[in-house]
Amino acid sequence: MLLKDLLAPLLPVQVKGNDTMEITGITADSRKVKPGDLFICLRGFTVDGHAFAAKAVEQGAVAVLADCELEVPATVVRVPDTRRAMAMIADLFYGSPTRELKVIGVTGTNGKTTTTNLIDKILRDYQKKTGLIGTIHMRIGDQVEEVKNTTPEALELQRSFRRMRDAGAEYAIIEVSSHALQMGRVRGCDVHTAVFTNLTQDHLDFHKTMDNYRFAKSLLFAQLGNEYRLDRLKTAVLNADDSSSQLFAEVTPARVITYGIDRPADVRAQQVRISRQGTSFQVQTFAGSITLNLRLMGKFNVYNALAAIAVALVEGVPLEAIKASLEQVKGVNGRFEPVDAGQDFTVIVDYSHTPDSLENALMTIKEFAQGRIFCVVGCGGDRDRGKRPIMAQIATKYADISVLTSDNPRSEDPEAIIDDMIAGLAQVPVDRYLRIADRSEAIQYAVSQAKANDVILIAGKGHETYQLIKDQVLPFDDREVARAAIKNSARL
Ligand SMILES: CC(=O)N[C@H]1[C@@H](OP(=O)(O)OP(=O)(O)OC[C@H]2O[C@@H](n3ccc(=O)[nH]c3=O)[C@H](O)[C@@H]2O)O[C@H](CO)[C@@H](O)[C@@H]1O[C@H](C)C(=O)N[C@@H](C)C(=O)N[C@H](CCC(=O)O)C(=O)O
Ligand SMILES: Nc1ncnc2c1ncn2[C@@H]1O[C@H](COP(=O)(O)OP(=O)(O)OP(=O)(O)O)[C@@H](O)[C@H]1O
Ligand SMILES: N[C@H](CCC[C@H](N)C(=O)O)C(=O)O
Ligand SMILES: [Mg+2]
Repeated sequence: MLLKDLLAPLLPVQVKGNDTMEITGITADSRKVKPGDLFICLRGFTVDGHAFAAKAVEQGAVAVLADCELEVPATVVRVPDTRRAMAMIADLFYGSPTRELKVIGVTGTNGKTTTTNLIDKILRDYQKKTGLIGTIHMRIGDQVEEVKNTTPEALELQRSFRRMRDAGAEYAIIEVSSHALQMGRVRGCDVHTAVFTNLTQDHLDFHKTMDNYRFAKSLLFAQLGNEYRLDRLKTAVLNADDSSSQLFAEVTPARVITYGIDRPADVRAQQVRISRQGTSFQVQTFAGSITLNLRLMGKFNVYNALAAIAVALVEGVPLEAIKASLEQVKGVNGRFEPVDAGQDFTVIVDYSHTPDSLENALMTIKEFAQGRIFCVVGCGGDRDRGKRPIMAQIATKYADISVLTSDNPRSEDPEAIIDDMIAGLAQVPVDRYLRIADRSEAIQYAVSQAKANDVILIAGKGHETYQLIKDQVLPFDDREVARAAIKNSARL
């Protein structure tokens, strides 16, 4: 594509140099520049991409997009906001793939990965071709690829959408994080359906206040746009039991469908029963009603299922087919995943790394636990500090013994993170918790103490297969560590 064609939608824009050359690729990372590329300078949280413009040109970039004057031997395109420009350029460069796909975007503090996976399962069983992007991985055609971010930057996102289209996908089901919305990673996407799971405290290191956090989420619903072609009608799927939905309903120009349990909703679950085997409930919808028996545990998973049901109904999937698909789901990688190595107590690995998800996980366990509850939990370093004391309070409120440990301390001192957690425990008897910074030892301790019928929740890392300590990415998998600890304790 010619540079001048790529720049056509930008306003205001100043070009210094030739703009008639072919742009063969675009990147915002100087380490990935190839000859013929356009290099986009982004002001990051760690470094300023403008500092790498010269290096990018040395490596063959023929043009540079910047927000200031730059002296480099290549065409310099100046715009006020390079990130905003990047989203428009990415959409154009990859041929507006979202206009050829039905993008289903799921946002909310908890439940995005689970809900996207449920939607994907239903649509695929209904013979629809889908692509998926989220925390665990990205799937394009049948190819599964690693991801760095839950929602990638605009360039990678649009490239992935194009590849999905080329692989024949009709739908792209994506998790949309609040970081992505705030940073404009999904700007320029033609979103077909936007789904809201829930909003509770997290990421205040980034958003500072809950209002800002809610505002970021609202952007997805505001972005739905007006579209009155019947086959491209937009829908906002909102949680009737979460008060943030009111704002999202107000800002969206699209039609609104609600789901819920406690309040009246278009897709509503009633007679919810939670057991050790899963959940069962009746769903009343605008397309009829049905009884579901899911292997997924916990009331929170009823919400995830309802959101998926609402989306599937909008896409015309019959209720019976939805039921058949959902009832097959055993679980999602690292979400309330049991570890069974023949022991007489229960071990559950769960990706609960927020106060709300931890409380949900523990409340669910409380419903079926016959013995004591152990909770092995830590809080991420370089992330929302405010949630640390709250998560410790929740752990000690529900668990008989909480083992406070490390969960990706990153650049922080693991002991200092645990201090922040313990700061919330002034009212809690000291025999209800202990600190073991080494996560492996913490898991081994809980396993060594567990007796028949006890339940151990290992919270926070779920599917993760690493521990981030300083700049190191060390191999670590809660499930493997727990399995080894169980086998080891059986031998003693
Ligand atoms: C806070 C945040 O979102 N940071 C993202 C951001 O990193 P950054 O701003 O630190 O980037 P930087 O290192 O300062 O670099 C700035 C620019 O210089 C460029 N550069 C840098 C070095 C160099 O040698 N050459 C060069 O060109 C970089 O490519 C970049 O364009 O841009 C990076 C590249 O796109 C992202 O990978 C990175 O996500 C980091 C890994 C991250 O942890 N993000 C989290 C907070 C996040 O986004 N999480 C949400 C999920 C949250 C949820 O659970 O809801 C997500 O969607 O993943
Ligand atoms: N609807 C829900 N409401 C509250 N908690 C939930 C819900 N669904 C899942 N959880 C809890 O949150 C954890 C994370 O779930 P999931 O991975 O689906 O969420 P997510 O929004 O994708 O998280 P992330 O922001 O880290 O990508 C689960 O392990 C479970 O404990
Ligand atoms: N998407 C979340 C993941 C947190 C996972 C937890 N294990 C941690 O590292 O804090 C975040 O970036 O805050
Ligand atoms: Mg996720």
